[in-house]
Amino acid sequence: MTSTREDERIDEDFLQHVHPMFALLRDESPVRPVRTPNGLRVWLVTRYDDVRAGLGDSRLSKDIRHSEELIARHLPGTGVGDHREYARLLNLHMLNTDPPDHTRLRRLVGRVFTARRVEQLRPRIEEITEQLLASMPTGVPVDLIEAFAAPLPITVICELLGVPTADRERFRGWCRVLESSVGGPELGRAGQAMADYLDWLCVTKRANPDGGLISALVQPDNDGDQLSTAETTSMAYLLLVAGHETTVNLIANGVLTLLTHPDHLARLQADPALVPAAVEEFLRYESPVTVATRRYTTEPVEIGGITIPAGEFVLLCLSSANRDPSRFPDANAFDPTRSTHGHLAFGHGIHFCLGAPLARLEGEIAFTQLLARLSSARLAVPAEQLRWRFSLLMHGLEELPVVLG
Ligand code: HEM
Repeated sequence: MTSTREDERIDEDFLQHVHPMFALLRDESPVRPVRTPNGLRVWLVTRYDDVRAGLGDSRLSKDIRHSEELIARHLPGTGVGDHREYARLLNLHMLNTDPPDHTRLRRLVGRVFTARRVEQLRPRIEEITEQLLASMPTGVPVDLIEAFAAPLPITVICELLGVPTADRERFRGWCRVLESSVGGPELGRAGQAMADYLDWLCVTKRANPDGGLISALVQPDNDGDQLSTAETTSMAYLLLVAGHETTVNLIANGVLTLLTHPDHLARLQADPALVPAAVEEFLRYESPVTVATRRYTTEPVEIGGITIPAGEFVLLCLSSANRDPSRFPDANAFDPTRSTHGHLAFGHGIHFCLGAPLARLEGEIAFTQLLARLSSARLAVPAEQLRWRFSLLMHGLEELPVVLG
């Protein structure tokens, strides 16, 4: 995608080379309309200052009720934006709302998803990590995503929510379909199954509370305010999707970065105290989420000297902001000793990632334990052969074949 025509579509080539593509946009047209792969017209915003300002701008709305109408108007007759029953059940969550609804939902979840609850997960995350690493074979190619980067966060999030062990395989199957670009009846079936299951789980946890997060979520707060069953279903779904694929990408993108920067790998092995700083640099350098979720203008909004009319979709490009040399000197170099302060990998403003402490903890534990296993590890294929998944939202590899020593 190199021309500046408005109907230019984000395509496979763009998604395989996001960093050079974003560098071009930052230099030549930092605020410009394009079409997403499904044909929706959006404005891409690529410079750090504009992205950060956009994340904090209340004129950019996330209210799904209006954005669904707008999508139907932008893409008439395509079915995109249709309100299927399962979508209604799963999408009533805070990432799809503005204040005051957002404030209420975030308060109700914030009181139970606390730093203390996250820290209590530490020994269990260490245990799961050890078990997964111990079961990975040496000397033969193994997909690190399938064997390690994916099962770690899904197990953690299922345990946190209180999804019974026996149901996790089914649950993972629906997640896989919902996170892939599979469309049509298969998507509808998986979506409906997920909605029905989460609805059942929330009703069950209300009747028979356990120590999990869903049971805590359905309890009223001190003022008697409480999530409805539908709101709890959507909240559980948000925690599940937001807390899964993102963390998979943090781990896999980080491993790729280390295997292609052996000097830094050796440095981390010599000084594991650097791991938390390295995790922040992985988040900046190979950001797991490419663009923040869709926002739309409620009135004409000027960004970077360009006025975007009312009723237009805006995509704030986190990954591009994190490689903007005006904010991060030598931005294309991976350097775990640099200051990553102000990176936007977890967003900014009222929707700043609620799960950042958990993601950081999982990253710290995963990389601390991985360091030993990566000593004589190598990629099983040349790095140029690795493929990024066809997704504008998520920056993650399809597979990461490695050979462990
Ligand atoms: C490396 C891992 C992660 C990354 C890079 C990440 C990134 C993000 C980003 C960029 C946003 C803001 C989106 C926007 O403004 O459009 C966000 C929001 C959110 N994230 Fe994460 N996330 C990660 C892990 C997690 C985990 C583990 C959880 C929970 C278990 C989680 C839960 C959430 C929730 C609930 C929101 C919505 C907050 C709101 O609307 O107020 N995330 N995340």
